[in-house]
Amino acid sequence: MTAVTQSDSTILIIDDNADTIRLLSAMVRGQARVLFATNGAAGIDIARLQRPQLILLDVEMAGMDGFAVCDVIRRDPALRSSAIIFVTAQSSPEAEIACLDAGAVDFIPKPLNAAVVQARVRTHLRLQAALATLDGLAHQDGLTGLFNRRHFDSQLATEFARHRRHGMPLGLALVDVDHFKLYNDQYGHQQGDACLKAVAGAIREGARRPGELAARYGGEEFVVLLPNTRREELLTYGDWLCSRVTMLDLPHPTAPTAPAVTISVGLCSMLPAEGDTPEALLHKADMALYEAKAAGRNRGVVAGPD
Ligand SMILES: Nc1nc2c(ncn2[C@@H]2O[C@H](COP(=O)(O)OP(=O)(O)OP(=O)(O)O)[C@@H](O)[C@H]2O)c(=O)[nH]1
Repeated sequence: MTAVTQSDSTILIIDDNADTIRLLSAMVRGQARVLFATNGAAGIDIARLQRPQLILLDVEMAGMDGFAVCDVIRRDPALRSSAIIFVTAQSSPEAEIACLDAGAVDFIPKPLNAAVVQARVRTHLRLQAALATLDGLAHQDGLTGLFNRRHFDSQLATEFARHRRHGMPLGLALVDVDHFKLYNDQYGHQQGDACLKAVAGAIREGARRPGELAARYGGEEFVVLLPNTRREELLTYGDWLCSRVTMLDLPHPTAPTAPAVTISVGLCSMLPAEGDTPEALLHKADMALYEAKAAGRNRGVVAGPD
């Protein structure tokens, strides 16, 4: 494997012929960072590590051929966003159709023509960039820029299973803006939206540890997923999050709690065991949030140990 040039995109060439690799690299090196592998298995390993936008895949290779490599890559969810272009000397319509049916996005015929290769690569890099943007938007909340509920739900399921496998405690914080109806009544919906954006910013910047994920759970409710976090660590986290929002100093004169916008936080940590569900973790955090509201708001409450 070698890096030929640096750019935002990465192209992986998988080919067992060194001359073809040299030729293809020279043709596309101005368009992206170029990596290469000289057999299918090594190519798959590099793809998993480097997540290239494009893979230029030789069909006829000794050992694992291009179709077998394509099959492994297409089945790997982690490589969903890597597009495959087959490179082959077989240019019959049947061969072309077989490449596309195997899951490739395109087909480059040999002998290689530099202008054709570059045009195809340019087009697919552009498409890949557009897809990546769309993919990002599909996971984002439009108002606050935090992750949306759908993304959170899927990450929660993944993390719950991972924490169960590794015997680690998974923490969760449910955040609700206090007396937000009164805020909207006082300032109008538009300023209410601006307030939610500011609160979301404070929550996002507070999610500093690797793997922490902040999302908008709905309306004026947010959620933070806290990997490998014990109950004791949550005791200060909730109040710390509250203080981050208080420090925004957003006036809220009609709120009975305080003259500024505040939040309440319900927290829970669970060591997931067989039979436990993500819903149970959410439910416990929700109950703790209810307690925080009932106890006067602007505070964090951690669900008790079982
Ligand atoms: N501006 C704005 N308001 C929203 C949005 N989503 C929900 N809301 C408002 O948030 C308010 C939530 O009110 P409630 O659930 O009664 O709770 P609250 O007034 O915050 O009171 P407590 O939660 O008990 O402290 C409602 O008035 C909703 O209309 C949004 O996207 N933008």
